[in-house]
Amino acid sequence: MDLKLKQYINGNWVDANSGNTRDIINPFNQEVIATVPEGDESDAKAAIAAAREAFDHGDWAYTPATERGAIVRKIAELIERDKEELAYLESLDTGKTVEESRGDMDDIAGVFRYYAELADKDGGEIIDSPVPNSSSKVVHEPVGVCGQITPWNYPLLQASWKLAPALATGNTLIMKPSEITPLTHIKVFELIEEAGVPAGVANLVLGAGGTVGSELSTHDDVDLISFTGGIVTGKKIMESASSNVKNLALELGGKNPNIIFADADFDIAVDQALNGVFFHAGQICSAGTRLIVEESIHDEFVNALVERVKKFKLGSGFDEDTQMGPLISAEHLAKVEKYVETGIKEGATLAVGGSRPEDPELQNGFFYLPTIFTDCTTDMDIVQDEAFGPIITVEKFNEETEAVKLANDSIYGLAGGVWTNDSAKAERCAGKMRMGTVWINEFNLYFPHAPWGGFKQSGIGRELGKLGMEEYTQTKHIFQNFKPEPLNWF
Ligand SMILES: NC(=O)c1ccc[n+]([C@@H]2O[C@H](COP(=O)([O-])OP(=O)(O)OC[C@H]3O[C@@H](n4cnc5c(N)ncnc54)[C@H](O)[C@@H]3O)[C@@H](O)[C@H]2O)c1
Ligand SMILES: C[N+](C)(C)CC=O
Repeated sequence: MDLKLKQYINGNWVDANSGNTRDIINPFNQEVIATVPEGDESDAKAAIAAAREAFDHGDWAYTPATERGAIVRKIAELIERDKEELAYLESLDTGKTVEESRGDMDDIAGVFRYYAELADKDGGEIIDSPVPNSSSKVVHEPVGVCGQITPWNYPLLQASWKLAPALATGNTLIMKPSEITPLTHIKVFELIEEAGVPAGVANLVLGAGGTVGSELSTHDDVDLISFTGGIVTGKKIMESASSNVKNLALELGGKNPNIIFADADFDIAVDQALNGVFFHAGQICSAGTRLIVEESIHDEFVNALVERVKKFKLGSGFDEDTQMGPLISAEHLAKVEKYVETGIKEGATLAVGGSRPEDPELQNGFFYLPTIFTDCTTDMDIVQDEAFGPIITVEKFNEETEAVKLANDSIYGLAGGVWTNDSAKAERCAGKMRMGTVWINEFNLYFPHAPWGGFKQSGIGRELGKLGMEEYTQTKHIFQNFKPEPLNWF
């Protein structure tokens, strides 16, 4: 592997201060694929100091936005140049199919291109002044030093949603990837260096959440924390970010409903319902794991799903015919197994799956069979909790209002879907569904210019789109009086 396998702090590739390391495991066969530095609070502090110095005394925040945009565009070009290597590393690290990783790399380059184009489009705004002989303008400035924390399921994709807008707007940053999937982050920091981002502006610290992540979210020299991950961690970060009232963006979990009306195109809805969950073995924040199916087609729909699921090909992400790879880790596999046990105890009916596969070739990997539960109701934990695995729960409905009520019965509000050929009905449902994204006759589509984020406990703030850029700026009003006069009050 031609990777530096180091942290990147203040323009230098460095080991952990402690000298500690962590083995990175291939989830397909548990082999060690790399050994990387295991940073801790002291490495985080060094990176924060570098980012603070680069923001307060460096040129980056004052570099013309067109120049910053050109550097961000260059990163996109380098990602396109090294797409195959990046896709290989992402699949090795996460177990997802290399075909999917290639798609991720295209999306990631697209995100850097999008923010490169937006970089110099905001020249501020002149607003009307109530005072004669004066000017009043509103400008947007970088927030400062940004801590960025990413999860393991879409490592580089989630990082790109943070890195590109932060750099385009003139911030400095410290990125902390999930400790179990750092490889594509390391590679992209090599590209960030090659693209000409000045030392200290973008820093990469590797290590655990409780050490590096916690330092980023509590340290007073960090002005903004942008976190993507689970709800429990998100709540902790929100608490620690209060120490110096950091700007906060949280992209948290989801338990996403997918409503299937009887008048939907049956075969397409079946196909996309499967894709909406089993892609990347269900380890997707927006997976449509709560299927809510109109009673008149329920049995036929479930049968069609089950027949398709039985034919899924599980295997190595590098085999061309593999449709679904392993889960990320032994710990996560155990969580998914426990969740299925809960479903059975709660009285849901196991329609298919519900165990690890028997295939001898899959025994060294963290595989779990695609699983469907029927007879599910909203009072069950398996309908309310995020499994983050290859599991669908199916609920039934008869009336449109009932479907929406079921869909909204959740602490989450990330995304949801509606399948129907009645566009008025679809719009009515979409208008009432309390989620950051609603897809009609589509599922799991995201692109750079559409904002992404959650209602309710799925998060705060937005990534992607213009709003994803605004997260990294603060607004300043500058008023100038060209003819000041005494007030003669005192
Ligand atoms: N909303 C979205 O766009 C989105 C996208 C991808 C994943 N997710 C969510 O991410 C979760 C899965 O990812 P995960 O298991 O890596 O989540 P996680 O919360 O366990 O970890 C996410 C990141 O936070 C770090 N972390 C852990 N404890 C921390 C602490 N105390 N302080 C600071 N950082 C800490 C981890 O090291 C990791 O880098 C799922 O809930 C999924 O829905 C959401
Ligand atoms: C946001 N998304 C769908 C790319 C990944 C969620 O886990």
